[in-house]
Amino acid sequence: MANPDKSSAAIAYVYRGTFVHSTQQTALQVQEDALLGVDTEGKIAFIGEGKKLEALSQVFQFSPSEVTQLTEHEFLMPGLVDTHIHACQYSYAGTALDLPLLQWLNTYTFPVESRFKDLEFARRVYTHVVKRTLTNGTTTACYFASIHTDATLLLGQIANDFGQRALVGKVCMDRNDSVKHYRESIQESHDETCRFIKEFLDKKYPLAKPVVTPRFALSCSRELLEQLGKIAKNNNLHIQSHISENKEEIQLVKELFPESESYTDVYHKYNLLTDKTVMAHGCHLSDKELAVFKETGASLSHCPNSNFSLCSGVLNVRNVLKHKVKLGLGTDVAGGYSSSMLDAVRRTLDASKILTIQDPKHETLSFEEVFRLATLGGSQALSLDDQTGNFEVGKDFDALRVNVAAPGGPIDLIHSEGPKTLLEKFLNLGDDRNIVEVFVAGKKVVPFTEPKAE
Ligand SMILES: O=c1[nH]c(=O)c2nc[nH]c2[nH]1
Ligand SMILES: [Zn+2]
Repeated sequence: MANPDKSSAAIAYVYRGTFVHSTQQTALQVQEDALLGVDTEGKIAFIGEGKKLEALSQVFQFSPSEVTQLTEHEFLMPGLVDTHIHACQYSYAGTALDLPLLQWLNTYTFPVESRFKDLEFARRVYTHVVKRTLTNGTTTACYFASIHTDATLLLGQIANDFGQRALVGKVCMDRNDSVKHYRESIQESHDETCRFIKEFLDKKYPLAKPVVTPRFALSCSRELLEQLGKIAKNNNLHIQSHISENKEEIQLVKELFPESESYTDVYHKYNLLTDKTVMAHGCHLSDKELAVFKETGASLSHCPNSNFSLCSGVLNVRNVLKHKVKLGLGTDVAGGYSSSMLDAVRRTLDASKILTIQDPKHETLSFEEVFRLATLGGSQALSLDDQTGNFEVGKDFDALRVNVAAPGGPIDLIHSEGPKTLLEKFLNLGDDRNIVEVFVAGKKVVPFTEPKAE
C-alpha cells in the first residue's frame, strides 16, 4: 500500500480512521484503522495500516502528532461524481415535473435557458449550483450550460474558483421550432463552440475542462453534428449529449434521420461516440446499440430521478453492466429535482427494485454496487479515473469526511454499527449535514473559505 517512490512532494496532512472505497474488483472495500497521507500537490501519497504509523512517519517524513484521527462514527469516502447536470436549469429544480420530455423542454426549459444571455442572472444561478453540489459532496460535475458562450465560460470560472472538478459544456442547437429565439445558426454554433473551447483552455484551469455538447439529435442538424464530431476529435475533447430517453423522442429521431439504423447510429456516424463521450439516459437502448457503446468506449449517465419525474423509462443498469459499458450516475437537474448525488444513489436502487418487481429473475443492484457507480463508476464514465474515483496512491485526493452521527443531522444511531452499516445508513438516510468536509485534489473546498460565500 505504501510506496514512497510514487510521490516526491512533501506530506501536507494525514488522516487515520476508517476509509471506504471501490475498486474494479470489489464494489466496497473497507479499511479500518488505516492511515492516508496527502501530499502538497493534493495527491494520495500513501495508504497504510494504523499500527505502522511510526514506520510510515519516518519514510514519508511527517510528525505522528499531526495526524488527524477520525471519530468512531466517521469515515472517509471518495467524492461523488455527477456525470450529468444542467447548471442552467437549477433555478426551477423541484418544479415543472408534470410533462413528458419534449413538452417539458418547450414549456419550461427553453424559456428559462434563454435567460442566460444575462450574465448577472447566470452568475447568480451558477454560484448557487456549484455551492449546493459541493456541499452535497459532488467533487466532480459534468455540466450542461446554455447556448451562451460567455455565461458558460463564467460557469467554468465559478467551478474553478470554488475548487470543483468540472467538465463544462456550451450547449449546441441549431434546431428549435417551439422557442425560436433559443437556437443558433450552424455557423454561430460552430464558431461559438470554437471560441468557447479556446477561451476556456486559455484559462489553464487545473480541474475544469470544456466539453463538446450537442444538446441531442433532435436539436441538431446533420451538418452541426458532423462539425461537432470534428471539433471534438481535433482537440481531443470530451463529448456529452442525451440519447434514447423517451419513446416519442426516439420515434422523432427515426423520422428525422431515416438513413440511420438507430439513435446510437446517428451519433456514431458523426464520430460523436468516443471513449471520452458520456450520453445521458439510454433508457431504451437495444442490446445492439449497447454493443456499439462498448466498442467505441462511450459511456452512459444513469439519471433515475429524471427518468421517473418525466416518466421517461427505467434503465436496466444490470444489462448495461453485463454489456461492459461504462456507467455513472447523474442528477440531471432539473428533469431530476434533486441536485444531491445521494438522491441519485437512492433512485438508482429504486429503479433496480422496480425491475425486480416486474421480473423476479432480475438481479437487483446492491447498495455496494451503487456506491461504486456514484464514485469510481462516474470517474470511469467521464474518463477521469486516472485522476479520481477511489483511494489509490497517485490519484488526486477527492474525498468526503462523513460523520454519520453528526449533531443535528438526520441519522439516529441506536446501536454501535460497523463501517459497512454506517455507509449504508449514510447513503440511504444521510444528507449534507453528515458531510463534514469535502476535498478536491487535496484542497478543502467545504466548508467554504474562498471565494466569499454569497
Ligand atoms: O433530461 C433532459 N434534459 C434536457 O435538458 C434535455 N435536452 C434534450 N434532452 C434532454 N433531456
Ligand atoms: Zn439532461
